[in-house]
Amino acid sequence: MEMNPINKQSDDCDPDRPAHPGVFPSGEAGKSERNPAERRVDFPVSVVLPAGGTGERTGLQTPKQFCSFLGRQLISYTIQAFERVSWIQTIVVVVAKENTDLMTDIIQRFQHRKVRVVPGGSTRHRSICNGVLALGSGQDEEGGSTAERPKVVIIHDAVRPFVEEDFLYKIAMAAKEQGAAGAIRPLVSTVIATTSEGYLDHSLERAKYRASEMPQGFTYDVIHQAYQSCTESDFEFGTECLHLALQYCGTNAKLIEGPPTLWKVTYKRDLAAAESIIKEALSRTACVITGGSAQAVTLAEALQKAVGALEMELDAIPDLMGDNARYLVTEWNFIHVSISGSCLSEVEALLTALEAANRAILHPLVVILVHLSTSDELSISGRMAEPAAITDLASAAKLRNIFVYGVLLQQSKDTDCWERSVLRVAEITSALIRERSSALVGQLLQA
Ligand SMILES: Nc1ccn([C@@H]2O[C@H](COP(=O)(O)OP(=O)(O)OP(=O)(O)O)[C@@H](O)[C@H]2O)c(=O)n1
Ligand SMILES: O=P(O)(O)OC[C@@H](O)[C@@H](O)[C@@H](O)CO
Repeated sequence: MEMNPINKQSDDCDPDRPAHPGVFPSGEAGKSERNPAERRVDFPVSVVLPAGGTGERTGLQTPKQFCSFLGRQLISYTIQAFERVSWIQTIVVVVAKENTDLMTDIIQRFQHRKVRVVPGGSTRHRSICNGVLALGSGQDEEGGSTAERPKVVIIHDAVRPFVEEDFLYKIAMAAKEQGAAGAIRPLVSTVIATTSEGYLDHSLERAKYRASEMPQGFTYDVIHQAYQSCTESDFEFGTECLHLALQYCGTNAKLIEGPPTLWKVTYKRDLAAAESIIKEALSRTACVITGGSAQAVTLAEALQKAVGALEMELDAIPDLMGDNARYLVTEWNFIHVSISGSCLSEVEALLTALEAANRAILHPLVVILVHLSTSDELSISGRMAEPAAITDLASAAKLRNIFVYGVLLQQSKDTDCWERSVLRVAEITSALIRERSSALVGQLLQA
């Protein structure tokens, strides 16, 4: 493992620092999932993601599962959380017929695997039932044969994107043992019963109750039997699969308290919260490429100290050669430091390497050009490059989902002035990485 000259060991051996910011936080929101130990699941597990709703409570025209963050629909984030789990064999996404083509496009655009699209129903239970039946039919929608019938079916609302492998494992194993298992969370508000006149009838003792969340797991036989036996009223008005398992199969679900990240996107504010969590997960680390020059290394070291206060960590490397090439496939944020003189050719090489690594499919990558001018007058002509050249380079990169920004920094012999400038660079780069704004692409910001 390469020891970086000016910073602590790389993230490979630092258990508290992810190899790259996990796309979704696990445990408490914002903490990265430690590398999960390889889990052995020796029975087939498949997933049903009900996504056939209209999202009326958001007040938006677009159903919430198809609302986008960073250029990608919410449902794609949820699918990704499941497809990266090696022991899950098939993901059935259940969507309204009118959204079938959109869903197919999303699968193709974001190169999702293991996914089948099944038509939804008029209610959530009907949609889930369609998904369960599809898993058991042995045939896909084109009539081709499919993977074997699963032993366990995980059911998970498509609008709950923050789900982690270790909890899915607990649910799947408990479902296999008990026939059914479900996620629960403590109640936040007290539950009360009202009279027909709209007055308080009684309140429930909150400590005795829990909120039923997702994911839930069932043996295929239990959930299939439950849907074969339930009533039209269940299909029309029911909201709880665990109840169907108990009512129609006598199967009492094992309840497992899950992390707070299991919440469901329901209202418009939840979309903003989900976007913020996704952006935070992508913005915890960055790779500083110094080119090996002493001044760039010194600047990188100063930046590392400054961004620490911004809850961000930087790895400084001279280039992306040898072992450092791993940053091309694990990092979403790059800071290229150049000292007086044009850096265009180096940046073009970086962009080419990032494109070859095919990293920008799921998320926009951020490349920030920090130019340290050591000349007395602050003139960028003949320095970083002509602004027009930077703009052209950034425009071309944006088409490849790589967002390029420029930051200009003037060398100063005055220590206080230098430290203030470095702090400004840290604040600017942290904000650019976090917001990933396409509107600022190609801009040259003055630190
Ligand atoms: N006929 C339906 C209704 C809902 N769902 C899905 O069930 C999950 C949870 O339902 P909910 O949050 O209620 O979604 P909507 O029904 O879309 O929301 P609303 O009640 O606000 O319209 C969502 O992923 C939703 O797409 C579904 O597959 N089929
Ligand atoms: O009623 P909604 O469709 O918003 O929610 C559906 C489910 O997420 C909800 O019933 C959970 O409690 C799981 O059973």
